[in-house]
Amino acid sequence: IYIHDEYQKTADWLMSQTKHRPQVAIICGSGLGMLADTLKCQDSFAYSDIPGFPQSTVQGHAGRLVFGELKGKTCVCMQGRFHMYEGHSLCKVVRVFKLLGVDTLIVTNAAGSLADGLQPGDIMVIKDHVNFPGMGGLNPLTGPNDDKFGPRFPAMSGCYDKGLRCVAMEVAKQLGVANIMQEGVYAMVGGPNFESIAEARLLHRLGVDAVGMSTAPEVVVATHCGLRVFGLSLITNKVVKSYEDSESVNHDGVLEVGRLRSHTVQQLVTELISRMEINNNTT
Ligand SMILES: Nc1nc2ncn(CCNC(CO)CO)c2c(=O)[nH]1
Repeated sequence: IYIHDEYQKTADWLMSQTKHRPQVAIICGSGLGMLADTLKCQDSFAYSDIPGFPQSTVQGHAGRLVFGELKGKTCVCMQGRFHMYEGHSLCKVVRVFKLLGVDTLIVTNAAGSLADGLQPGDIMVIKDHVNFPGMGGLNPLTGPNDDKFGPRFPAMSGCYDKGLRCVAMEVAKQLGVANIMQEGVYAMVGGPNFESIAEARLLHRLGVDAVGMSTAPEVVVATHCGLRVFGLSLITNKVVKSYEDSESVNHDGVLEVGRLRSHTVQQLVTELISRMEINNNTT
């Protein structure tokens, strides 16, 4: 299953189709795909047209890879992400970004809040994650290690770049949205079902602040191949933790909050990118 060349083939095809050589890769979460629309001088490709690219199947996830300029930085943006619950390995996309010359990954997602202080509409800057599927062996790095990308046993401590988190908090103050933003721990569950109440209570007891079905695999692969990572969760709903609570979560509600807050997330990510240093290895 030697697949390094597969990644290279996909990267080479993309580099033959666009002159953009991105420094920053952005993965847009449910309902947050409009970030890609703000890129200037766009070149965009449907996932179905990209050789070797997986297909996106979730409502609210468009399925396009958009290259362009944002605040002077060349970016590549995934409008529509792949989830483990769709049967995808998350290695391919992140490694193709690496081969395109990307040095920073920004990942956004919609998440349910377990922490009392996190309300729907809040933004949680991800300080760290609990990758439940990964700890159980459902891990994109499973299988032979490709030393060209990274070590067999990569460390994950500090995989959410502290410097970028500090800048994000400054940007939030400047944008006047610091009151809806805080740092926290994101737990990834496999999905596609939402958690049971007992599972939600267990997660809360374990001290995680927000829960979702994505992000951790992409971050594991990005950290393995040396990308700097920034992640944020848009809190779209409170996780149901009580047997008396008749409320139950659904995907439409998740998308609705995404639409409401998408402009703020877009401003935050755009301003964060504008403050990044230009990478000096522009090929
Ligand atoms: N309780 C709970 N609330 C949530 N709100 C958003 N997500 C992220 C999952 N998003 C799915 C379904 O909306 C699409 O990937 C979740 C979740 O996993 N659990």
